[in-house]
Amino acid sequence: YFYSNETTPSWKKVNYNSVYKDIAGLLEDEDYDDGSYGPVFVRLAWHASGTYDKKTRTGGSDGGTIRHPAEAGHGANNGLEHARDRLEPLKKQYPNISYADLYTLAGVVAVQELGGPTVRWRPGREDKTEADCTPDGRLPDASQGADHVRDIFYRMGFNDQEIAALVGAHALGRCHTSRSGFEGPWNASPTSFTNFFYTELLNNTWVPKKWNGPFQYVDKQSGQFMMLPADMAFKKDSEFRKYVEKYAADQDAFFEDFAKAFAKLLELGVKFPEDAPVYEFKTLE
Ligand code: HEM
Ligand SMILES: Nc1ncc(C2CC2)[nH]1
Repeated sequence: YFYSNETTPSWKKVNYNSVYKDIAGLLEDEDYDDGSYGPVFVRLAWHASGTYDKKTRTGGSDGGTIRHPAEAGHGANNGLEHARDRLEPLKKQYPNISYADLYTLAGVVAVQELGGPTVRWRPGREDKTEADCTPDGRLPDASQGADHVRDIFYRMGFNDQEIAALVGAHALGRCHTSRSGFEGPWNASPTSFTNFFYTELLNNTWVPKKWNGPFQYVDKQSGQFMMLPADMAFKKDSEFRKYVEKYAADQDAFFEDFAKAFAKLLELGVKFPEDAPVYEFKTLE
């Protein structure tokens, strides 16, 4: 008899449909923020992936390095322990899943279960040690404008259209003074994935918030919505504004473009196994 000395790789031992269902079960919690872990799961998946540098081919979601203090401790990642801690029991339940796959999958589940588009996702990322953590400074600084946003996202390999589609995720969740220093309930519907970031950005009159915190905007009419300086860049910069107007007018176009760009973000720099399947999970909601 011939024995293959190939053992089955860990990622092949996981039932991802079951993991999807269990992550979906973690979303709702009336005691957390606006009642859902969805927004902070999306932010975890994005920050785990947005460290990628296409020139040096370092960073990205592979390795799950955002779980290591060296990276978790970066200012931009303040508060993401809430997402990682909520997901930790699933790592115990599914020991063969990598943190890198778990964190990115959680972002996909959140987008879909909060009413967003279907986001394609592949397993096969492998966890790496603290040695592979990326240096600070790879994620965007909310107090800066369009030039900085382009520097950060061009480095990852995105164009203006993709950048404008990705920022639409700011329809979800809120800013926390204890995390980024910015303040801002997002009253429209922080736990629904919509194109409201674009419609609010264009339709509201934004004025500087009068407070002692970092410079940010508040909508003049209700005083309930907020925009970061970096958000405002998408209205001020004519190239970005083109897409803001398109997505404000056409939610389907936003969903289609977001799904593509988010899938690309979560796969930056990852060398997947040849036989890794592409999942299009059925949304449970
Ligand atoms: C354009 C550059 C971006 C900047 C400067 C930026 C900055 C920020 C800041 C300062 C916060 C508040 C964090 C807190 O205090 O909890 C935030 C929240 C958030 N960001 Fe971004 N972000 C950017 C792009 C993105 C992208 C590309 C995504 C996903 C595709 C994203 C998803 C989110 C989500 C879902 C939240 C809410 C998190 C929560 O409710 O806990 N952001 N962002
Ligand atoms: N407009 C806006 N910029 C950032 C946010 C945080 C996600 C909630 N909201």
